[in-house]
Amino acid sequence: IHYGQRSRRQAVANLPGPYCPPLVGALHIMFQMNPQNFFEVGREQVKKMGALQRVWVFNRLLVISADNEMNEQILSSQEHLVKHPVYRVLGQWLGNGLLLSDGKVWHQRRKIITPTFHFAILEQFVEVFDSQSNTCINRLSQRANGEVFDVYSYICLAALDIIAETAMGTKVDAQKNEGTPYANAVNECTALMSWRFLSVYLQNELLFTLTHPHLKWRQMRMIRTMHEYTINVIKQRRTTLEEHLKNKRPEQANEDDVGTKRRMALLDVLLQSTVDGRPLSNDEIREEVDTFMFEGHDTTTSAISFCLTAISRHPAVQAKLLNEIHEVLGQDRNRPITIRDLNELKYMECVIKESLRMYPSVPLVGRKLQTDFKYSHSKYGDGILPAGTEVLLGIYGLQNSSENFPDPDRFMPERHESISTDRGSAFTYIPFSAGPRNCIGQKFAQLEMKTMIAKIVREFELLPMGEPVKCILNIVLRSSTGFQLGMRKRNA
Ligand code: HEM
Repeated sequence: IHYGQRSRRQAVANLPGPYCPPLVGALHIMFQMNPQNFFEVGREQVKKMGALQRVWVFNRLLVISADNEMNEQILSSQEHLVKHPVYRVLGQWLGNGLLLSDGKVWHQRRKIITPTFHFAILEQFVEVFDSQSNTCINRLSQRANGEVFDVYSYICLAALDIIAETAMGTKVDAQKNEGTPYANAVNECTALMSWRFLSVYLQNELLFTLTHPHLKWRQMRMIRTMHEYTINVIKQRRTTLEEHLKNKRPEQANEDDVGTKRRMALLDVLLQSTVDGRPLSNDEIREEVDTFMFEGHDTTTSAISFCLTAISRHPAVQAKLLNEIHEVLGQDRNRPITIRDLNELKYMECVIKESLRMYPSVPLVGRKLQTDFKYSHSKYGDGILPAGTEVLLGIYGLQNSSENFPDPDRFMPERHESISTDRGSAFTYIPFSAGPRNCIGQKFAQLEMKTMIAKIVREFELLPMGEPVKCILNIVLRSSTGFQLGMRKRNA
């Protein structure tokens, strides 16, 4: 059915929402909101009208949901998988990569990429997590004098080194003094796009170009640097791989390389994949590698930074965590960490879970409905969200609500020892989203976080210093006060 404006209004009349004057809609609220106060204003709105609301802005219909039931139905659907147009800010960099694509392209790629994150591949990556964490610790040692500092940039460069080495098999030396032009471009471009994300008009490519021609030019140059670098790596690895396969004995020709001595990068798995019998082109692979580079460093940086800051403010949690780290990893700081060690860090799991509950790196995910969406709700009854509706699913709101988590502002890892995040409560805790478009790098992220946090906490005492975090909405969740803490080296 194609709905006119009036029938769209009727279709969602059962849902609560702020007063939306005809024609302009809730502009008064839009003007009041900005990335700094987004979470506060959001909380107030939820208090007034509940976790599920409809909002009109001009003729756009937004459904904003931090509601378990609605989120479960939308996220589980196999049909409503098209991303919200706001993601287009990233389009020139990430192209048709998994994060942005939809329809058949997304389906095919998702099928190919899922096995890329195979256990045996992740197992080898722990070596990379371990050795890059050592470099990070060396750099942090210079700041471990008991004075306050912002840990963000240290974590960010380590996460960048990690994702480059695992996704592409190359070292970009972001943590070394200068970094490579590629690493600098990824870092700067992520920062630029996050900044553009802060304002509605800068999200629009044309308005951005007209108002900031110089920055547009820098963005284009950085994107070119990144694309050229990625394409070169892909070509080189394709040649290496072809030679490797040629030199194999015929009976080994079809063997999966997973688990052999040479460490595979995510890219190598893509090079060996086929869609409908044909291999992926260099450009298609580039889009996926670029997507890993973006989605795989900014999210984990934010998650680790929030988590370290939270640990620094909770001495009892830190003591319990250190105890577990010593029990599982032993006292020898030179022994490399293995995936088996990481799987035994159970309290660490709760600490990370709690941190991702309060500070989900991706605070909001958005979809645009291409067809009508039928739902049934215990409070609002059965209904339809008409095609064209923009749905914003609030992960932050959901996980910080007192209905889902009593005393939600308290950092309490122990709550995850008793809560089952299996069925029933599955959709109250979704930092990696859920359903067909959930995070493909979830396991990767968890292993990386565990390794870095375990090694940092074993090496340094984290001290509650400086200003507390203040959440702001960015492409990923950030803190407007940074991630301030102190560090002091522990005795060997
Ligand atoms: C703590 C770290 C991370 C968090 C909290 C996180 C969270 C998420 C969320 C919420 C989504 C859904 C986005 C949406 O629907 O718009 C997503 C998608 C995705 N994530 Fe992550 N992520 C993390 C780390 C990673 C890492 C390390 C990688 C890659 C190595 C990765 C790769 C992806 C990709 C490719 C998608 C798109 C999947 C698709 O649409 O099919 N993520 N992530």
